[in-house]
Amino acid sequence: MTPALEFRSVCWGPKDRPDILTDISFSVPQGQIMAICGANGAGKTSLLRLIYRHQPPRRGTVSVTGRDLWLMSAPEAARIVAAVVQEQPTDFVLSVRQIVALGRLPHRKGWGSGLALPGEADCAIIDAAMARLDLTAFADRSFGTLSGGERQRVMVARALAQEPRILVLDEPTNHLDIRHQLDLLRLLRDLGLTVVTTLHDLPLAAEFAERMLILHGGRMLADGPPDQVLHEDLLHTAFQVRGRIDHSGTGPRLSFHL
Ligand SMILES: Nc1ncnc2c1ncn2[C@@H]1O[C@H](COP(=O)(O)OP(=O)(O)OP(=O)(O)O)[C@@H](O)[C@H]1O
Repeated sequence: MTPALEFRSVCWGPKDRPDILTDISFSVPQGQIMAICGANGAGKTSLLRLIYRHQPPRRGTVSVTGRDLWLMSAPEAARIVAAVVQEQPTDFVLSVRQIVALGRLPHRKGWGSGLALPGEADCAIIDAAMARLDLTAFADRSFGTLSGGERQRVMVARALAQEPRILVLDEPTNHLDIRHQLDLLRLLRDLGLTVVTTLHDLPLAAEFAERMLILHGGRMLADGPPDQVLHEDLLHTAFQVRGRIDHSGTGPRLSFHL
C-alpha cells in the first residue's frame, strides 16, 4: 500500500547555511502514529515543517499519499496535511468558531474566500470539531481571552475541521493539564489518521506512539517501536542523561538521572 508519508534522502538547511537535517529517510503507513523525539535543537520542528509544506527540502523528496508535496498546489497539500504548530494565530479578536472555520478554507472554492460565512455542511464539520475538543461552550469567545490550554485545543479543532489524511503536531501537549493531555492523545489515537507528532515527554511518547523516530544533531539515530528504540545507550547519546528502562510491564517504564 502507498505510504501516507515518505521522506527520501531529505536534507534541509536555512538559506546560505549548512544543513540542519541530513539524510532523513522513512515512510509512514496510513493510520500509523509516529512520535519524533530528540534533544533541544535536534531538528524536530524543522522536520515537521517539511511535512506541512512550510519549507521545501534542500535535497531529496517529501511525498504524501505517493505524490511529491511540492508538485501539488498549496490548497491540495492542505487538504491532505493539517498542522498544529507552536506559533498561534495573532488574530486574537476572532472567535473560537471563526478560528476553527479557517480549517475549512482549503476545501472552499476560491481559496481567497477568507471569512465568508461557511455553508451548512462546513458548519456541521466545524461544530463537530469543536465538540470533539470540548469547546462548544467557548464557540463565541474571542481567541485572545482563552487560556493557553484552551487555545491549544482550538488549534487542534481547526486542524480536525481541515479533515486531513495526515495530522502533524508540534508538542501538542504543551499547556495542557494531565487530563487534557490524556484526552488529546486518546483522541489522536481514535481518529484513525496518520499522526506525526513531536513529544518531549518520552514516557508519554512511548505509551502513545506505535513508532518513535529519534533525531540527534539533525540525523536519524533510531526509528522503530518504542520498546525496541528506547535503551540506555540511546538515551545517553540522544539526551546526555542516564536512563533506566524497565521492560517488565506492558510498555517500557523510564526513569532518568544526570
Ligand atoms: N530558519 C532557521 N535559521 C537558522 N537556524 C535555524 C532555522 N531553523 C532552525 N534553525 C536551527 O536548527 C536547529 C534545529 O532547530 P529545531 O527547531 O528544528 O529543533 P527542535 O529539535 O525542534 O528543538 P526544540 O526541542 O528546542 O524545540 C536549531 O539549532 C535551530 O536554531
